[in-house]
Amino acid sequence: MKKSSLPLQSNIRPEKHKYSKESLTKLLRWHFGHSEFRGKQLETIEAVLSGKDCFCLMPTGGGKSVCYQIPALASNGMVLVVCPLIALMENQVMALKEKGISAEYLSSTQSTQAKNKIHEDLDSSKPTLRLLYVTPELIATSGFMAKLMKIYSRGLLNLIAIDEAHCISTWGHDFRPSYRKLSSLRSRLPNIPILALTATAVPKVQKDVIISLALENPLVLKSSFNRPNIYYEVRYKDLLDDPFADLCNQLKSSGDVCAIIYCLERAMCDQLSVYLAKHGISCAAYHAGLKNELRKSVLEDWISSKIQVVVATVAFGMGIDRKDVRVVCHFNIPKSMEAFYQESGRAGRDQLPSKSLLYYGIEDRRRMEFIIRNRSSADKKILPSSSSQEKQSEKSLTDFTQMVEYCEGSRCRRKQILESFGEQVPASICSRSCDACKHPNIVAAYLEELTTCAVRRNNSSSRIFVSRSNADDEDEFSEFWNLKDEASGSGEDISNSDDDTEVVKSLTRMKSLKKSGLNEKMALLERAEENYYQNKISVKQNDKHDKNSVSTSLRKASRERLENSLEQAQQRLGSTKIEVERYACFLEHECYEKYGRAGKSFYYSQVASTVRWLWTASSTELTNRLSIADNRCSEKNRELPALPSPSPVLDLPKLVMSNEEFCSSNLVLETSATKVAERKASPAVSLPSIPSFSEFVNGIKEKANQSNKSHGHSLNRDEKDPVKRGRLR
Ligand SMILES: Nc1ncnc2c1ncn2[C@@H]1O[C@H](COP(=O)(O)OP(=O)(O)OP(=O)(O)O)[C@@H](O)[C@H]1O
Ligand SMILES: [Mg+2]
Repeated sequence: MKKSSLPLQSNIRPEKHKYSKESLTKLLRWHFGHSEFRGKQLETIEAVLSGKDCFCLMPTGGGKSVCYQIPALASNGMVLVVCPLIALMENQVMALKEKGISAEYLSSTQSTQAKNKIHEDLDSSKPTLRLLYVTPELIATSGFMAKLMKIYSRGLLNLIAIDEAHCISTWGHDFRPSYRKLSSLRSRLPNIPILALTATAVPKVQKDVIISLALENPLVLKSSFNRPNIYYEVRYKDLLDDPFADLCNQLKSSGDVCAIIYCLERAMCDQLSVYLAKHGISCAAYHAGLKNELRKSVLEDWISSKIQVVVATVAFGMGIDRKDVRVVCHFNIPKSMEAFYQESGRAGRDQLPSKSLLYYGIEDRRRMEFIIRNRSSADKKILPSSSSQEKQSEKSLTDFTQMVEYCEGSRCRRKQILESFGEQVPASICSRSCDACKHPNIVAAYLEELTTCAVRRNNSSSRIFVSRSNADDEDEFSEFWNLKDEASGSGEDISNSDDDTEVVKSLTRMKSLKKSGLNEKMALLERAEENYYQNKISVKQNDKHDKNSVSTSLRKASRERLENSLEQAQQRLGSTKIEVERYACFLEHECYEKYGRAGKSFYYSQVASTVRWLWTASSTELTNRLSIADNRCSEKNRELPALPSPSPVLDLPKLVMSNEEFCSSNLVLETSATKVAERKASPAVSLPSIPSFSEFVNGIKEKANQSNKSHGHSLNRDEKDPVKRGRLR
C-alpha cells in the first residue's frame, strides 16, 4: 500500500531550505508512525537538510536510519545510501517498500531485469526513487560512478548517507577496504552533503572517518552510547558444571523470548543449537557454513518469529532489525569491546528491558589470544610488513585485553563499556543494571574462585596452544575474521601521524588498569609461589601451634572431600570405575606435595581446584591423571615429604604413607561402608571451608597490623564455599 507523499518543498540544493520541526515530525508520524524524534535525530536531519556535512554517533538501535530516510522524504531528489551488507540493504528496502516509500538497492545478487528497471527510473525525466541503497564496491565501479555523476548534474542527488561508517577505518572493528574508496565521493560530487552514521566510534575512529570521507567542517552529533534498557551480566564457564545447561536455564527462565547466541565457531553453533532444541527451545543455527537457502530460511523464520533463538557466528546480525530481541548471549568472549557493544546492542531495540549475557571461560580467552596472535602473524606473511600493520596487531591485542578486563574485573560493566568509548559517566548511571552493581559480593567471590581455576589451568596451558597450531584451520570454522579476504587483499597504508603515541598511551593505560584486577592477584600468587620454592617463606615446620600449617586432621578431611568428588565423578561418568579411596589419597598427596609447606591457604586452594576439576573432567582426562598415580607405584624408593607434626587433638598416623603403602592402600583401607559410617560419626573432621585468595592476603595483612577486624566480606562461609554453592545460580 503506497502512501501519497506529503507535499513539502522541492530540491534541497543548491538553495538551503529551513524545515520546521513540525513539518519534519509530521513526516515521521505519517511514514513511520513514531510520535517524536529521538535523541539527536532531529538535529541531524536539520543539519543535512541545510546542506551541512554531519557525523552522527548514535547507540545501536538508536534510530540512525531515520536520519537519512526523513531527508529523502522531505525533498524531491534522491538520497544515496551506502551500506556494507547486501542483507542489510535488502531488509531496509523491504521495510521501506512496506511503508509505501519508493526505495531500491543495487547489488550483484539482483537480476538484470531488476537492475534495468532501476536504471530506467534513474534515467527518466522525473525519477520516483527516493532512496537508492548501494554497496561501497559498486560506488568504486566506473559505470556506476558515471551514472551517479549524471544524476548529480541533473540536481537530483540530495544527500549521501554512509551507514556503518566505522567500516572505513582500519581502527574500527569491522574495517572494509572497499569503504576506503568512498573517499573520492567528496571530490567527484562536491556540494552534496555527506552524512556518516555509526554506533561504534572511539575518538580515533571518529577522526579517521571524518578525514577519510573528507567531511567539511561537519556537525558532529554524539548521543550517549548508554543502553539503559540492557542488563549486562558475565557468567563464568569455569565455575559452571555445564555451561550448555546453564544457558538453557537462562533462556527458559526468561520465558519464550527472542534471543541471539553468538559462538566463535560454526561447530559450536550446531552443537549448542541441537542441545537447546532437544531441551525444548525453538532455535536454529546460522553461519557461513550452511547452504544459502537454509541460511535465508533461518533468517526469515527468526524475523517472522517462527523460531525464537538463533545460534550464530558473528556473520549474523549487522543491520538486522528485530526489535524484540530480549537476550543477546556471547557464548565465547568477543574480540573487542566494539564488537561486543555492536552485537549485544541488538538486544532491546524497542527500548524494553533486555539482557546481555557473556559466558567467559579461561580457555576461551587463551584461544582468542591465540587466534589474534596467529592472525597477526598470518597477515605479516601475506602482506609486506608495515608499521601500520604492526600497530594494527597491537591494537587487536589491546582491544581484546579491554574485553578481558570487562570479564575479569569487578567494576560496573556499563561504566566499562561507556568508558571504552571515551564517555565519562558517573557511577550512578548503572542503577544496579549490571551484575557487578547488583550483586557485587557474588561477582567478587566468583572472580576469586576464577583466580584459583586460572592458577590450575596455567599449569596445563601449553595443551591448548599445542592442539591449535594452525591459524588457517581457525578460519574454516569461524567467522571471527569474516572480512579477512577483503582485508588481506588491501595493501593500503593508512597510518596516521599520531598513531604511535595513541597506541603506546592506550597500552600503558591497559597495563595500569590491569594492576587493579585479577592479574595483580595472579602476580601476587605467582610471587608467593616463587618465594616458596626459593625457600623464602619460613615455614615453621616444627611448630605444632603454627596456625598456617597443614594439620593431619585437615589432610584427612581433604582426602574425604576428594573421595566424595571422585564418587560423584564416577557417578557422572558412569562407565569409569574408580578406586575412590586410593586415588583420593593420591590427589590429596599431590596437593600437599605442592603446597603443603606454603601453608594451609595454598593447600586449601589446591584441594578446591582439584575438586572443581573433578566436577568437569572427562573420562579420558580423569584416566590420564589417575594413571600418574599408577606410574608412581613403580618409583619404589621415592620418599614422600614429611608431614607437619600431627595435631594434638587428632592423631592419624596412617595418613602419612610411603609410596609403597600408597600403592597398596586400596588393600589396607577399610571398606566404603565402614568409612562412610565413620565419616558420619566423626564430627571432628568436618570438611574445611576454602578461603579465597583475597581472604588469605587480607589475613596476612590483618595479622601484621594485629588488628581484630573481621575479614569484611559480606558473603557468609556457606555462600563462599564452592562445594556448598557448587555452581553459579
Ligand atoms: N523516533 C523514534 N521513535 C521510536 N522508534 C524509533 C524512532 N526512530 C527509530 N525508531 C525505531 O528504532 C529501531 C532502530 O532503528 P534503526 O534501525 O534506524 O537503528 P540504528 O541506529 O540504525 O541501529 P544499528 O546501529 O543497530 O543499525 C527501529 O525499529 C526503528 O523503527
Ligand atoms: Mg542501522
